Amino acid sequence: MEFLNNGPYKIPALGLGTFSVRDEVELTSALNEALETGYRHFDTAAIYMNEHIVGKVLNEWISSGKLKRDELFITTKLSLFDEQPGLVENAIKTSLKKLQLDYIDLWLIHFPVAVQITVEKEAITLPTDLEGVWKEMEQQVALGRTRTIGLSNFNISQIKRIQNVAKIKPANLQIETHLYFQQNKLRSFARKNNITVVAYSPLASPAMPQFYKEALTSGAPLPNIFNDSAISAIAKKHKKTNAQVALKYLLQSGLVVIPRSTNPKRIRENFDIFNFHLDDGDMLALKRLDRGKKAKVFLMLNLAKEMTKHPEYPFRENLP
Ligand SMILES: NC(=O)C1=CN([C@@H]2O[C@H](COP(=O)(O)OP(=O)(O)OC[C@H]3O[C@@H](n4cnc5c(N)ncnc54)[C@H](OP(=O)(O)O)[C@@H]3O)[C@@H](O)[C@H]2O)C=CC1
Ligand SMILES: O=C1CO[C@H](CO)[C@@H](O)[C@@H]1O
Repeated sequence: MEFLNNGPYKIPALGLGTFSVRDEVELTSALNEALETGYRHFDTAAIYMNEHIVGKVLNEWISSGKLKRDELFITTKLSLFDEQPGLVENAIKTSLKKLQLDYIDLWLIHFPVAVQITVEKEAITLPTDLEGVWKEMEQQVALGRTRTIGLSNFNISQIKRIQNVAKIKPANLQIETHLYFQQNKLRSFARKNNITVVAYSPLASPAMPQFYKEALTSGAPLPNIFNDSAISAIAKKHKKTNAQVALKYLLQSGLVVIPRSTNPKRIRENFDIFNFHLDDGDMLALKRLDRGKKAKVFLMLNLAKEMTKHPEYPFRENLP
């Protein structure tokens, strides 16, 4: 396993994503498979509603002595429903309880728009005080409940606003990044600001075609990493799969990747990427696959009406 070092912490360069896996049997078996394979970094979120399953499995490994807590790197995220000053401390306590942990390694603001459920049970967006939320997250670092704090789905001007008020600067930025949507602008900003980037949906989230709205409406063909002839040629040369090449490209570009799989074979396949090297020609060919924002899978976090009209909706700027 490789690590990325950033100031006070080091983060394993590969982690297991867990978005949308809520079935206890399925997630338990995926987590056990991943731990046996050597994964030590796990990505969850309060809104994935699976922190309790992650916690149960980790606790079994730690309490049986198979693993020490400090060998693990656990990321979770502040829910949009708790993204208000006054709710932050309780949110981390709830996540820690579900995860059965004393501390989280990385805690992220999941998305820069706060959401609330009304008495009519309707999800609505709220005016959002990002700086106020960050200040309360800093207190949680001081209290030892999380080692580091960071941002997810923030754009450059939002990150700058946090940096301007921060005593503890954001250490990490989790954003959608894959071969077809390479996020060069945001990555270059993060590099200059010593912010580690975690690439979410590093395989372009193939099971989520409903999110390819923009590509569909513009009539562009849907990009697919698994049957792309340019990727297949490089994969064949290295005797690797397209998924392994897609992940390796991001790793070699200095990013952390968190592919999700619950399939034992693919969990192992995605981990088996530390024993080959993409040469300069491969890297250039893969760089050319970038299609910019039309290949963005997650256009919004559609938990609430009016999300895209909210002043903090992040995806209006910084997209190539
Ligand atoms: N911060 C945020 O807002 C977001 C964070 N995330 C995080 O990033 C993680 C990864 O992103 P995600 O959107 O899940 O998508 P990924 O790009 O990781 O793709 C996951 C899909 O690819 C399939 N897959 C995995 N490995 C392979 C392989 N080797 N060959 C073929 N198919 C494969 C999986 O199916 P199968 O299980 O059958 O293998 C699954 O359907 C999430 O799980 C979550 O933790 C994701 C979205 C937003
Ligand atoms: O992490 C996430 C996975 O994608 C979803 C798409 O709405 C979101 O809930 C969230 O960003």
